[in-house]
Amino acid sequence: MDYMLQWRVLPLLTLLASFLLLFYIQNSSKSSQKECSLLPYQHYWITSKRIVTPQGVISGSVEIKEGKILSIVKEEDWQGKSKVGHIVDYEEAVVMPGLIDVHAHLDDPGRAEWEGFPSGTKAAAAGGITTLVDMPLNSFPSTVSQETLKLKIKAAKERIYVDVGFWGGLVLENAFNASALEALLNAGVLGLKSFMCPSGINDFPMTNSSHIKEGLSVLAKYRRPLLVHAEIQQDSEIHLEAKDGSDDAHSYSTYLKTRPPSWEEAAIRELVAVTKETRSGGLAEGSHLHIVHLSDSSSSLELIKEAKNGGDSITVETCPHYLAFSAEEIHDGDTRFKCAPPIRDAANKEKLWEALLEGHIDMLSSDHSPTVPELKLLDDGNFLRAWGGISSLQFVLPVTWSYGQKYGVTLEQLALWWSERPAKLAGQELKGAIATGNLADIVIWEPDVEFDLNDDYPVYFKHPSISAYMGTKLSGRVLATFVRGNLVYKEGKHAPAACGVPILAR
Ligand SMILES: NC(=O)N[C@H]1NC(=O)NC1=O
Ligand SMILES: [Zn+2]
Ligand SMILES: [Zn+2]
Repeated sequence: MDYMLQWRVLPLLTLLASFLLLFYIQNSSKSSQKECSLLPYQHYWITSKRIVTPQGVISGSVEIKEGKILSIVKEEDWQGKSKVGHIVDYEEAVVMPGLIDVHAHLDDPGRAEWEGFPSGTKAAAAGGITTLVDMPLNSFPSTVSQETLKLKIKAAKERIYVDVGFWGGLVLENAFNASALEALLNAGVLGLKSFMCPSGINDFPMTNSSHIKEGLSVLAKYRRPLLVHAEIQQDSEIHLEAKDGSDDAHSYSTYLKTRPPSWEEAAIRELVAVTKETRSGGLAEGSHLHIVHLSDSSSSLELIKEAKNGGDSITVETCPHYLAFSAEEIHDGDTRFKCAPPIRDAANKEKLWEALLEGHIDMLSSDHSPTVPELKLLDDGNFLRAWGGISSLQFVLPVTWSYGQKYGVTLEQLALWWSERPAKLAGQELKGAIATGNLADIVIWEPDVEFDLNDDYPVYFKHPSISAYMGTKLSGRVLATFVRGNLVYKEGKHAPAACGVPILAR
């Protein structure tokens, strides 16, 4: 009898146990999804009077389901339709594609005390950046091989609040080694980056145009870009004199003289000789060259324009600090403003804006390049010895908007410079625009809300004191940021879990 009972009860117990296990698994995955987002819905609508789409600014709703944009409905077509799912109404706030920052140094692994993935990507989320591409240098080791990319991916695991892609380094040790470069590209870097002058980082040596030529020929096969820091050291008298200590190292004009526009011009002259091969029928057809952080808006820009007119596959970015500040305003000893190439005079800045508005400069990037305050030498104020790099990651949207007011910058232009064109550079076809089928990477912000960047302002990147923007007043407050449909940031609060995804090229 007992034996018979066992035979009946045991299968029942097993069945019950499997049900319980299934229930547990489902619920635990649900709760981890909850940790990724401050909005507990998989299917919902974002409504606003100002949605920035590639077809213009519309009033209407964006339908989001399981991380993607399912449909976009204009207000006039919206009436009478039955909507399945939750509705979040942002009223007059702007709904724009999330920003894509193709140039940020998060310094992780190895120099996480300078920034690190968690603080850097929290700052990005709070600033409306939904994807960033991490530079291969300032972390240790530099990302110059398949193995070092693996270390990056490991460091990013469950520590990123927005999506992060990686550039690989084109350096002396791999430039003439096609199989090493291919291994790095096969491992998933979105493209390569090189320096034509000393990078300031020992394990990231500079390259010349023959290395760049080699790199481009490998990249052509992968259809991925090469990004170049375009400055070549010219041993001008001014430069030597300043290094000598005969000028005052605490005055900004001394630093400015050490890196004249001719450095950028010399580098770009060599680059445009190489990019001729990117034209159709050329040896490097299929590859693309992107000049990072252009500061010189004179001869350097003319060379780029000519190359573009000739059909070269070439683009250029500048950064908010070159558009916001001018050399005349930088106080002696204020090394927060030190970067390379340097911030030049007001006339140069005006021409940069003009070039951006006319479409000769393709996009913007932060070049967020922090360090620890000690190396910024804030107390000493020696421009020649301080770390060169601007800290800006969380502020790029309000900075571009605030300083762009004078030039009549539009919401569509912001989306073009910060989302659409950067997405193209980084090969991200499902990002960069509010369009059906794309990933739901979205920023909601209020252009007219002003705020002071004072000591009480919540800054998420690690060292706010070294940022040149602290102490300024900006307009354009980020309300909410969605990454792949997850509400990762809302009014001063981040989602509990870091659910950004490492983006690897395939
Ligand atoms: N190593 C590094 O981040 N350098 C950056 N800093 C800067 O101001 N310009 C750069 O290229
Ligand atoms: Zn650089
Ligand atoms: Zn940089």
